[in-house]
Amino acid sequence: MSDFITFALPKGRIMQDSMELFGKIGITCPEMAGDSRKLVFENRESKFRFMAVRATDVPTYVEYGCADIGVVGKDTLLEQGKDLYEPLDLKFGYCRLMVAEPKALLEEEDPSSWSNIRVATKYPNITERYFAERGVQVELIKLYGSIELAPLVGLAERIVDLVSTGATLRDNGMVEVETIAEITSRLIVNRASLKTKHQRISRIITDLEKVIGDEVTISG
Ligand SMILES: Nc1ncnc2c1ncn2[C@@H]1O[C@H](COP(=O)(O)OP(=O)(O)OP(=O)(O)O)[C@@H](O)[C@H]1O
Ligand SMILES: O=P(O)(O)OC[C@H]1O[C@H](OP(=O)(O)OP(=O)(O)O)[C@H](O)[C@@H]1O
Repeated sequence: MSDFITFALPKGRIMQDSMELFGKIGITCPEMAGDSRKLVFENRESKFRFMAVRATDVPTYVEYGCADIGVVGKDTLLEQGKDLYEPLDLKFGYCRLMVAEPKALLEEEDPSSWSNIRVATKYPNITERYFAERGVQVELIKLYGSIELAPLVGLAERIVDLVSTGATLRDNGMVEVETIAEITSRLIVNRASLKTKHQRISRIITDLEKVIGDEVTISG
């Protein structure tokens, strides 16, 4: 068993917030500062390893034990439903998972009367569950990005997607209809690592908890 603690971090927008937070509890990786295409970085002195992976792949690396700890959006966890220990809400990466549609369409219909709709989304599982609970039949079109394009070209009239500033919806003539979930980034931990590396991992969790608690108190 490696005596390193390995982190799987998403390459995209969450990476910087994650490293800033870890820095506050003394977990750093000077090797990551450079401009490099490397995917694995190490701090040999303090025995931490960092893997840069796609956001949607983080749970897989943690589930299979290639990483002990991961940082991932709650949206990805809800969609994938993997058996992972999720001890902490890291409070960054805030956005909302929304049902949205063109402004003109909302002006001429009442969403509470939907019985059969077509929806484009990166989140087919969440979308199916959400509408099943409401008794709405849904035809799902799975996309991998630029979801707001779908209604513009007639692929699907509605979408389920993340909204942060609302700029993407607005610039494409769409409006929010319903909120499915409020999203933040979460710390996830491999269940076996939690036992085999218990001391180091529980220390990381309690240290993070303190920092996050302090920040929440300070920011009100
Ligand atoms: N507009 C946004 N504002 C804030 N947080 C967001 C926004 N979009 C996504 N997120 C959060 O950041 C996470 C990672 O998003 P990012 O765009 O970096 O990767 P992705 O492109 O969705 O994933 P992949 O690379 O696997 O396709 C999302 O799962 C979500 O939790
Ligand atoms: O409300 P806003 O601040 O405009 O952010 C929302 C947009 O951000 C995300 O897309 P991303 O930038 O990840 O690109 P993608 O569409 O290729 O996934 C999301 O899927 C929305 O399209």
